[in-house]
Amino acid sequence: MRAGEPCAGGTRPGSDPWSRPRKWRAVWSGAMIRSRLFAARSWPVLEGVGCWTPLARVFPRPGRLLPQHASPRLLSVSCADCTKHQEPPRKKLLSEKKLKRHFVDHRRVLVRGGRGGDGVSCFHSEPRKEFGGPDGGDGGYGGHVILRGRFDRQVKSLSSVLSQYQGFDGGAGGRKNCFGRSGAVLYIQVPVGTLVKEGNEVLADLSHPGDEFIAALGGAGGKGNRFFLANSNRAPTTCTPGQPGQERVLFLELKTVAHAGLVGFPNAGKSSLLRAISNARPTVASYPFTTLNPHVGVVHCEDQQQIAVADIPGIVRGAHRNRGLGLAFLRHIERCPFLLFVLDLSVPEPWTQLDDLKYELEQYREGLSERPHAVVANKVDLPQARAQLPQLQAHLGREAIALSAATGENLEGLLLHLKELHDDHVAAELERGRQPLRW
Ligand SMILES: Nc1nc2c(ncn2[C@@H]2O[C@H](COP(=O)(O)OP(=O)(O)OP(=O)(O)O)[C@@H](O)[C@H]2O)c(=O)[nH]1
Ligand SMILES: [Mg+2]
Repeated sequence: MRAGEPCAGGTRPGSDPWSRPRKWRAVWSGAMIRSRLFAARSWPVLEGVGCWTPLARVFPRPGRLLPQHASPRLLSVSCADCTKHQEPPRKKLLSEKKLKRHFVDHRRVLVRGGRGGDGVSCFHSEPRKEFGGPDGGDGGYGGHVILRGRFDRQVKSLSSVLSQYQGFDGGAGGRKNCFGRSGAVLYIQVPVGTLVKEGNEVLADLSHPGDEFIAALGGAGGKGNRFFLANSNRAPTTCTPGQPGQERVLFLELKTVAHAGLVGFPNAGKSSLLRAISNARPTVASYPFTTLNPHVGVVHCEDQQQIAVADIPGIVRGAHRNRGLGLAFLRHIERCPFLLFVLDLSVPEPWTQLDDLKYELEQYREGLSERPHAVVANKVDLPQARAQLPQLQAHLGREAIALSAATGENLEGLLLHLKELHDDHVAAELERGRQPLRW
C-alpha cells in the first residue's frame, strides 16, 4: 500500500489493539494516535487536491490534544504500519508546457534583511540577594537574505521569485543575560546563470550551482543593560533596540546557461533541430516567432558527456533596432561558449542569412560573432534547398553541415561537429585553469 492511501476496512482481522494484552496497549495506542493524526487530518486534503500536502501543515502542533470526538475504532493498525514506512511527500514535477508558460528572465526584487532583536533591561533577582546587578541579554541578529543559484529542471526561470523578501527577525534578549535567537537565513532559489545587479553595477554572477550572494544583511541585535555595566554605573537601565536589516532593490537577470546556442532567423528550423537531437520539446510551427522563450536540450554523447544546446528565439534583420523580438533574447547567447548558426536553405540566397546574423550579434556585443561556431544548412530534404547547397558552400568558403531536421538526414554530422566544439571548449577552459561548464 502506498503512503497516504486509505486502509481498506479500518483494522486488520485479528489485529484489534483492544484485544491485546494490557501491557501492549499503551505502546499500541501511542502508535495509533500518531496514525490517527495522519489518517484523520490528511485524507480530506489528499482526496480533494489529488497531490501530496506537506505533513507539517496537516499535523497539529506537538503537545496539542486530539479532538475529543475521535473514536478509537477509527484508528487502524495498518495505517500505523504504513505511516512508519511512508516516503517524504514529493513535489509534483511541472510539465515542460507549464514551465515555459511563465518564463521570466528578469525581475526587480526588494530585499530586506531581518531586524535585530531588542536588548532587554532587567535585574537579577534571587532571594536574599538584594543587588543582583543588571542581567538583560542582547538581542539576536536579524537573518540575512541570500540568493542561491540552483541547477534544476524545475527552476528554469525567475517566475517563482517574488517582488519582495523580508528576512527573519532576531529574537529579543532575555533575563539572566540570555541572548536572543538569531533570525534564520532566508534563501531565494534562482536558476543558475542569474546575474544580480544594483542599478547598472553587476554585483554577482551566480553561474554555478550552489553559488550564493548575500542580497541583504540582517540587522545587529540591540544591547541589553548588562552591556552597559561599568564602574561608574553599577545599575544601568539602558538597553538599545535592534537595528533594521539592510534594504536593497536588486535587478535579477537570467542568462540561459548552455554549451551551444542555436542562432537563426525565424522558421529556420532551430526548434525542429533541437527536438531531433535532444529530448527537449519546443513547439514547432510554420509561422515565425513560434519560440518565445529559450529552451535547453541535452545531447548525450557516447563517452557519458552531456552537451547542452539552447534554442533561442529567432533573430531578424534590424533586431538591434528592436525589430522582431529585438535583442532581448541575445543575452541568452552570451553564456554559450560556442554557437550553431542555423540557415534555412529553402529561401533564396540563404548565404546572406549568415552575414545578417553575425552583424546583429556584433551590434549586440562586440566579438560575439567570433565565438567558435559551426554553420548548419537546414531543410536539405526539399529539392530547391538541395539545389542551393553548392552555391552556399562556395559563398561561405567553408563546409556547412547540410542536414534535415525533419527527416533526420545527416544529424550524425552535426553531432560530430558539436562534440568537436565541446572538446575544444573543455580543453581551452582547462588550459585557462577554469572548470568547464558541466551539465
Ligand atoms: N521540409 C523541412 N521542413 C522543416 C525542417 N525543419 C523545420 N522545418 C519546418 O520549418 C517550420 C519552422 O520550424 P521551427 O523549428 O519552428 O523553426 P524555428 O527556427 O524554431 O522558428 P522560430 O521559433 O519562429 O524562430 C516548421 O513548419 C517545420 O516543420 C526540415 O528539415 N525540412
Ligand atoms: Mg522555434
